Amino acid sequence: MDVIFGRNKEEHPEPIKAEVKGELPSWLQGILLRNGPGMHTVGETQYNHWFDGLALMHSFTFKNGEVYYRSKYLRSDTYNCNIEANRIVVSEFGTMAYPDPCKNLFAKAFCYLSHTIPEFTDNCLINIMKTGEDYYATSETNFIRKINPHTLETLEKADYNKYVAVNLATSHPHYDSAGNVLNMGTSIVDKGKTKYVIFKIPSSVPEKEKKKSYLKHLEVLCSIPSQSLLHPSYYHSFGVTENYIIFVEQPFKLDILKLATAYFRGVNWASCLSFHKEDKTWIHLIDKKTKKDISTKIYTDAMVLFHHVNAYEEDGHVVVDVISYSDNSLYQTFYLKNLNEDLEENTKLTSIPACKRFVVPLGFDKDAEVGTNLVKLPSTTATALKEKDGSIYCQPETLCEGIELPRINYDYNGKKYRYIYATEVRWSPVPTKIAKVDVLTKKKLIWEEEHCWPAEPVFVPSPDLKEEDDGLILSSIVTSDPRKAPFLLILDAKTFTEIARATVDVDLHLDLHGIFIPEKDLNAEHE
Ligand SMILES: CC1=C(/C=C/C(C)=C/C=C/C(C)=C/C=O)C(C)(C)CCC1
Ligand SMILES: [Fe+2]
Repeated sequence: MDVIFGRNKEEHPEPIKAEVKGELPSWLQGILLRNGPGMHTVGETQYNHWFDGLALMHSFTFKNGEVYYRSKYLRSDTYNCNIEANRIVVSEFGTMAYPDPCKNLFAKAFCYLSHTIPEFTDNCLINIMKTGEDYYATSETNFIRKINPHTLETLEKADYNKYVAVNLATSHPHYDSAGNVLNMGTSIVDKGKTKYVIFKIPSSVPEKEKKKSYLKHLEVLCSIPSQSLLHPSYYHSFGVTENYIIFVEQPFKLDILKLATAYFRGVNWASCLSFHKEDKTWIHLIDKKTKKDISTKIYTDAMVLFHHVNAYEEDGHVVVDVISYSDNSLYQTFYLKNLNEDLEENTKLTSIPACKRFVVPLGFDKDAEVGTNLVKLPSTTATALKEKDGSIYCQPETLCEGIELPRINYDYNGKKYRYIYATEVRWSPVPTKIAKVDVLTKKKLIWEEEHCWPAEPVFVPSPDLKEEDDGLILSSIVTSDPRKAPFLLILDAKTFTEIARATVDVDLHLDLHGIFIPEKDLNAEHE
């Protein structure tokens, strides 16, 4: 399994023409741009965790029925420092590194004594974000890095913290129909407070400002105080509906004192995260108009959640679909020592991901008796019980089990929807199938092939979209059999039948997330 997880991948910055089998629809023009870890050792040193790997971006460009592949390492300060020192000198999620004192660009790391919050890495390996005409590689720290989506070249480094007081931010922003970005970040012990901040980056700025960063126009929408100053929740994504922003404050928390002292203690950042299974999970609904949390306290049992699937409003309720776990074994599984040796044995998740639907009633009868189920939607078995103190206790409906890396037709984001596209995983974190889940009938369509490990499936709507699933699914497929070349799989989203595959003779890396950029959104100047 070393082949798939732990081995360094070569970059291919020049386009490589893929061999296309099948016929690509003529409307499929644009770039599938994805991100993920590609380098796991530098010189003699090794990262401990798969999420530590240096960001390797790759892209599939669709042009007139042809497909071109490229890949390039993000030239982050982290990458440059490591390569120059020929060892890991910047700490990542699962690896604490001790810098090379002479050549370290992260000079501030030495000021940790005067800073509660250490200087974090700019190894943006998780996703790609679009702000106006700009594209950024992103992770969960305050740093994001502009890139050229055509050539994958690395451009300016940006620091969210210059525009909004956050130390962490998600790599799963939302976009409204005008393309404005909505994201969330955590402001740790700033002016004596720890809070979650929701902010917006506009999709357009005055013409004369275009050369500057859209981040300069970032606007804070609202903030939610953390329940605890030194133990804010960790979160990897959030949800939106037409009128609300959904933030799940889970008992999977960051310990700020541990974080501040991790460097001295010689432990990694990951060890500063812990799951408090005796605590509750709070569901916050922030009204976009009033910019405030709704007054009712809503909670559910302890859980760990990384990915929101979608959320929407229906007949006075907010429906929130997420992929959740009953513990934090997922992050534990991705230590390379577990992934490289006896994969099957070491990577058994102690809880499998389940797609859960929570339903929160909005305008319910305040005089309802304690214990009443306030959910009045006939389509769900999810309940919301009124408690003595006026709070609401939600119990979810399980929509399906064993899926991760969910995607939807994004035109349905925040709206009532029917289909989830995801990878299928069971007791191991390695996806072997792609699934389409119909949340209405709970029926599943599956794509699978021997020795194939699919990446997050991306939905691309067809230009004459009439139904939610009129479109294509793109998923890059890594193969575990060295005799079988990797490929980009193109499925008909409706039937899940193969339309085409574009095979590339490269050592493709297993990635995390990405976006499809339709040709109309690509600025030809950058080419
Ligand atoms: C470096 C660093 C972090 C990195 C987290 C990462 C890299 C998370 C990746 C998550 C993924 C890929 C989840 C997939 O479901 C923290 C803990 C935010 C805070 C401390 C510094
Ligand atoms: Fe993610």
